[in-house]
Amino acid sequence: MKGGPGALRETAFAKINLALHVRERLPDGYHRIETLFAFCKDGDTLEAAPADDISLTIDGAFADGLSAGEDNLVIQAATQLQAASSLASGAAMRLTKALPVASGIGGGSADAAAALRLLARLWNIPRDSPVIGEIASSLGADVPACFLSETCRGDGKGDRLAPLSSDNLRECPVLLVNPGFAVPTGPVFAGWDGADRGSLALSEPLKWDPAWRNDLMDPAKTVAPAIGDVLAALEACPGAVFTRMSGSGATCFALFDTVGECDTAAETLIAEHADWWTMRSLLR
Ligand SMILES: C[C@](O)(CO)[C@H](O)COP(=O)(O)OP(=O)(O)OC[C@H]1O[C@@H](n2ccc(N)nc2=O)[C@H](O)[C@@H]1O
Ligand SMILES: Nc1ncnc2c1ncn2[C@@H]1O[C@H](COP(=O)(O)OP(=O)(O)OP(=O)(O)O)[C@@H](O)[C@H]1O
Repeated sequence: MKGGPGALRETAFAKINLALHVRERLPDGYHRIETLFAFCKDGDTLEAAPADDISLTIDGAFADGLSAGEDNLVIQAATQLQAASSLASGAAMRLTKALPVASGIGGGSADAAAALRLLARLWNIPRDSPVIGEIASSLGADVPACFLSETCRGDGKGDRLAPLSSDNLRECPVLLVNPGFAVPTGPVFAGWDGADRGSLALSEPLKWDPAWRNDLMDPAKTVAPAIGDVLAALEACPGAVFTRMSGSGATCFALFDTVGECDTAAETLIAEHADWWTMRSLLR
């Protein structure tokens, strides 16, 4: 598919967890969490044009090894929405994969959410249709938040959302760094030690708070010790005001006061670690 006339486009915004407090292991194996989601202005790109059938092509830096078949969350989102809406029409989609896969910044979840937003436009389905909400929840705990792609608090499995005013965070320069390998989410949650370290207190207007934790950091470091190196490198960057791991890792991020400091940090880390992936962005 070429992004020509008739093609609609959505960004699958990279997700970061400014806080991720794990409270309890649930009987179904999932965990009750309290998290603060924020979104970057950049991410993957998804385009769609009218077609008889549903199809997907993938390009971009992280296209390799990612199936464009039924196990792709974009295809799952599209086929579920098509079936639930009893539609005869399909969509020819193209995903430009800029975010590393299984990296804690929601890549697949953001793609699924972008597909739902995009196909709602293409197929004239109201964005607030309950069907879309149900499909989003069924595709993954992060998908409802990614569908919203606004700063919000997530409770339950991370899918009970409460939007928050985020004037202090909007346009905040952010640097994302991944040490270069995938970390699957399930084993990291499974490695949580079961200790409830306390709830997530948020007061508006939001401002980053040293009390915000990521309780998955220690189990993620067990799977991928290089996370500790990434965090240390980010913390050492002049102007980094808040540094954490995102989601289940391995991507870590730092917020900066100025774009200049963020740019300098990125250049320094790229020069020192050729194998690390970095992305500079602004919070939405
Ligand atoms: C770590 C986060 O990214 C933080 O935003 C999310 O909690 C994970 O969201 P996600 O990748 O969309 O998660 P899912 O695809 O639903 O689940 C992947 C696996 O993570 C574990 N999982 C996920 C969410 C949650 N609240 N508790 C869990 O234990 C489960 O083992 C599950 O099988
Ligand atoms: N479009 C997609 N992009 C990335 N991964 C996908 C996609 N579709 C399916 N997947 C599968 O989903 C899994 C998780 O990928 P994803 O990039 O969402 O993880 P993540 O960044 O750790 O997400 P989260 O922060 O939600 O835990 C991968 O194993 C991948 O094979």
